[in-house]
Amino acid sequence: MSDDQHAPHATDTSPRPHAGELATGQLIELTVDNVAHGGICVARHDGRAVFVPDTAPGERILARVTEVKKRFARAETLRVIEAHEERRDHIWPEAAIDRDPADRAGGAEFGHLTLSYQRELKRRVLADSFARFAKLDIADDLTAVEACPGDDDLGGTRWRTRVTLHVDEHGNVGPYAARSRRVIPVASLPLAVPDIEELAPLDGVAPGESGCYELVQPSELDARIRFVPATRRGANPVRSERVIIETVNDRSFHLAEDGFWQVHRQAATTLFNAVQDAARDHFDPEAQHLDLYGGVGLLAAALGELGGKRSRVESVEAVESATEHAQENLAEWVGARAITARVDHYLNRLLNDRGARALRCGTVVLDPPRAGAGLEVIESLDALDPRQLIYVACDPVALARDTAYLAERGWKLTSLRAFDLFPSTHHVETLARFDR
Ligand SMILES: C[S@@+](CC[C@H](N)C(=O)[O-])C[C@H]1O[C@@H](n2cnc3c(N)ncnc32)[C@H](O)[C@@H]1O
Repeated sequence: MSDDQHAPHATDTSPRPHAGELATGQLIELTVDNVAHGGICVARHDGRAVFVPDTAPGERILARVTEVKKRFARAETLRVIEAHEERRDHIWPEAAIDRDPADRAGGAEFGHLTLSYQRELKRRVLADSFARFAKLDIADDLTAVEACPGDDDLGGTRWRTRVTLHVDEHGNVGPYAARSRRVIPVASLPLAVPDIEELAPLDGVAPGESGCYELVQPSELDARIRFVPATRRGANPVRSERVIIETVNDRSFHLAEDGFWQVHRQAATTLFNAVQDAARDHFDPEAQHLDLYGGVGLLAAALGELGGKRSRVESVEAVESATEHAQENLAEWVGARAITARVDHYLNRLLNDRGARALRCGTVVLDPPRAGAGLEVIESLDALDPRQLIYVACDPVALARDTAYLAERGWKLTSLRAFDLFPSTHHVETLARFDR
């Protein structure tokens, strides 16, 4: 199709564009350049970046423009004209490219690519984030994104131990469509562990109250399901009183069934072991250590084990019910404490109380949410001046930005590993160690 044939979509009522301009609804052919952050790829059209999902670098596609901004546009992939050699049938039929884009299930945006190529794209996103936001070339530090045991045999499926399914007022049950809040009924949940798929009410429910089902498969108990009405989500959540047990190596962790826990069935063990490996060489068993954004104490326990019976480690977490469980989960170390606080407030207090000196030989682990630690927390950590920082990150851009803040203050990235804890999605978990 030539540019002249880029006729607006039949239902498009937007004004006709000037020559060379893009308009919403317009059909265009694109050659995809590269992967971008967030599970989409980027192509160019008349010099403007166009972001498109459901494709891969090098592919030639037919796309429909969905949004036009001054410097970039968004489009949806309608058809693949020349496919990448690593393209495969989507692992989830309801997310596949042969469906109308509005009807494609969200949450498996790399499910049309082989696992090894998904990991290569994740490595590129990390390398690009570090190059752009930290001005660092990590090609030699990070040559591959590591797989979790068993994932290659399962083709990137059957790893989710936590699933949220939305329920609309018509009784449809399913994930939201990609980039929308429309519930998409589905016949299967290939990313979920089998017991969750079996328990999920995929045939729908009686019309009525909208909300969501939260499904959890703990390592020690049967899979469970809970309905949360839409009115009790967000700022006014209903909290579950029920407690579950998760195991990591031979260690048990108690937590609320709706509390934070790593989603992939191997993720907690992978991160626990990786934090120990990263911390070991410069770990002082006599020092005070910190686990920031600690949840129920998973990574504090990793440090506790490294230091032995007398370990002194504080786990800091904003959610009170999580710290209550952390206190119990860390009980075997007399020097362990779980503190309910925001990390920025806690660090400011520590600096003002002159508690900082005790940390000088210690290890600080931080595992912040997607937004990263941010400048204020990095400044406090720099002022505390521990022996080493172990940063667990779920967002490459936030990690790269915080790496730049650390580098400006004399901290050096001395180890970098990445893990494919979210196969068939664009997410990637990274573990970075920083030393003075
Ligand atoms: C990615 S989770 C990590 C939890 C734990 N490290 C684990 O692996 O199980 C991030 C945790 O940080 C907590 N959190 C988010 N913002 C926080 C803040 N400003 N201060 C303290 N905790 C926070 C969340 O409640 C969540 O438990």
